[in-house]
Amino acid sequence: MAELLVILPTRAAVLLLFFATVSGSTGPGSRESRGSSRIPSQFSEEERVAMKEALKGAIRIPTVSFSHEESNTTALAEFGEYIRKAFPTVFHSNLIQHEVVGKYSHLLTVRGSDPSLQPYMLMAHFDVVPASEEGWEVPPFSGLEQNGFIHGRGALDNKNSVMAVLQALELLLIRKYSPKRPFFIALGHDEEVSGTKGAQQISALLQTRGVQLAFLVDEGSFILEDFIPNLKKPFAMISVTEKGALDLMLQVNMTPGHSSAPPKETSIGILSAAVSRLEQTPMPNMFGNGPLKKTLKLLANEFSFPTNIILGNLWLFRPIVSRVMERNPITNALVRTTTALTMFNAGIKVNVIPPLAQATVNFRIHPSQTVHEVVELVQNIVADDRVQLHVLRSFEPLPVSPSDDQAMGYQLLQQTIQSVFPEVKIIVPGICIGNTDTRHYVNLTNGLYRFNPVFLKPQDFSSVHGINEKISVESYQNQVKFIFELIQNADTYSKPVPHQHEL
Ligand SMILES: CCCCCCCCCCCCCCCCCC(=O)N[C@@H](Cc1ccccc1)C(=O)O
Ligand SMILES: [Zn+2]
Ligand SMILES: [Zn+2]
Repeated sequence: MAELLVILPTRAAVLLLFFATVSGSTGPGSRESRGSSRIPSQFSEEERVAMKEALKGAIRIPTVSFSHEESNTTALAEFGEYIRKAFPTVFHSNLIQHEVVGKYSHLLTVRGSDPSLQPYMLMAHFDVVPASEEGWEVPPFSGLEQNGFIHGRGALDNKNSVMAVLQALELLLIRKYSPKRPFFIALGHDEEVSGTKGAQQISALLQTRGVQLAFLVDEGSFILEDFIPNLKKPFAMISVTEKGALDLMLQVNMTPGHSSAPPKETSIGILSAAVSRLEQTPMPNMFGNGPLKKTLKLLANEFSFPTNIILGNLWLFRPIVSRVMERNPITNALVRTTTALTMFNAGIKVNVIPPLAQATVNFRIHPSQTVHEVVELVQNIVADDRVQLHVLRSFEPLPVSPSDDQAMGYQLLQQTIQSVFPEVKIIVPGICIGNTDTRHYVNLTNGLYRFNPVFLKPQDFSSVHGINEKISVESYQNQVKFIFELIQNADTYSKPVPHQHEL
């Protein structure tokens, strides 16, 4: 090929090279030009030990977000000191600018050798939800290693990602790797209580600097195992959108009085009936709208008869599939706006009819609905003027990011999954049922991807915000490897040439 190019006129040579590269390619991996500067993701035993010890140390710092107003600020500050010490090469590199934003969050700007390339961003958060010791096999802030697992709050959500990103960069820099494409690392300190002091401030700062990102990667999905009956193979789900949210306070005010002569209805009774109606009346099933159709279409081939036929022909079997999805809380959350009664307060004394009863309901809004539509549905379901509705907080579902073969972020994730986890043959776009800090960055990019390169089973999912959260040492080392590869893949990525008929 090289000799041929020398004798062909330049334009023809470029075209020939184009088609030679595209023909027979099965994914972006085969499209990239791998230079000799690529560094293999092989780590010495000493490095492997150091990386797991660094994660354990991070878990031992109780960076708890209790509420929007209250967090363990001593621990948040200590965490900042900790990462500086654990990753000296990163924090002393003249390729990297480090800024503390919103007092405790961290923004690292990694200079690329080719500033004409559009930057991307790797995100994670290091605050955690509270954990009392009750029910834990080992204390939640001990970072103990047992049977190949590192235990503790934050092991999956999300200190693993904070540490893996910094660790991978540290190892690349130690090997004298110089990134070609600029990128940012944004580490939030208040994701668990909305991200307004961390991610939102970082985003505002980047906007003032006129930054536009090619894509970003945050937490929010995993390599899933045993989530779907009859699908034994693991599949990687890259979430391309995320549900919206609405926190609604329902309030009933009645005249207080003596409990010995109660009125026919009390504030507690009226409010209980209202929230019970909400719980008993699920929001409409929206299956068939949004990215879930593509998810199921791609999964269809992995099932045996007759599930493959059913999932492959949703135009016909949509009612059956949508019913089946409703049966399980996780798949139910993918097909509708969910309603969760989370707080209920009323009463001051056993013999006093209370004047005030309040309940808070947390809705997670399906990508094909809006906050306004959900409030209207709630009004119709409650259908009682004595129940006042107060919107405490709301945001719309996030836009759907592209997952086609021109979508750089999606393709890079896919390529890296294929090389680091060759056993994972299925990669699908999906919906994130929880919320992440990505929503603060919608002005910076349309490529918002949520993916943790970690295997997750349903019982592991329960440990996130629950008890006995843990990550296997092997999983964590693979996460470091994944980021190590991803950074290099971003440097060698070139957009695929559209197929001939699209030219
Ligand atoms: C076709 C079948 C597919 C099966 C899909 C199975 C999906 C299971 C994977 C679930 C992963 C979900 C990860 C969610 C990460 C959410 C992070 C989080 O907890 N965020 C908080 C943020 C928040 C929101 C509001 C106030 C304070 C904090 C959350 O509550 O969402
Ligand atoms: Zn998280
Ligand atoms: Zn969380």
